[in-house]
Amino acid sequence: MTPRSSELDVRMAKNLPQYTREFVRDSGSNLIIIDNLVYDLTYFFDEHPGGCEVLYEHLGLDATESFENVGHSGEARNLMFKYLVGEIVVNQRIDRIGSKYITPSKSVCPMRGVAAS
Ligand code: HEM
Repeated sequence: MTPRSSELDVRMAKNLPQYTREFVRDSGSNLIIIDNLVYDLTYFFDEHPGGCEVLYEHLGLDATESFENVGHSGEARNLMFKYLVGEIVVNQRIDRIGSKYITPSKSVCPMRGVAAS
């Protein structure tokens, strides 16, 4: 299974700031986690076609499942990188082996020395 190319591009191109899940939850800022990446939604609430309520409901949390359940479009997936601010620290990442998302640290990113599946 192949992760989204945009996700891989970003992870491999940038040294993203590392966030713990506790920090995202407790910081009091407008952070959200989707696929082990951290987004700051401060300037997105008013722009979200799905409304700001659903975003507020997930603030500080891992919204991966909700995000996927909506069936967001490719356009939405491209848009989200505008709000990307960091990634979850390695030991708190959730791998989805066998599903369509596999974190690069585990089985995709050659720079981390693990063979592609
Ligand atoms: C940075 C994160 C997000 C971005 C960039 C984003 C973007 C979008 C976009 C562009 C749409 C329009 C439909 C589409 O193109 O797919 C949409 C719709 C929607 N989004 Fe998000 N979204 C984000 C996060 C979330 C989260 C966390 C939820 C939580 C459940 C959510 C729930 C929805 C809902 C309910 C709709 C309406 C779907 C419909 O009317 O059919 N979104 N979003």
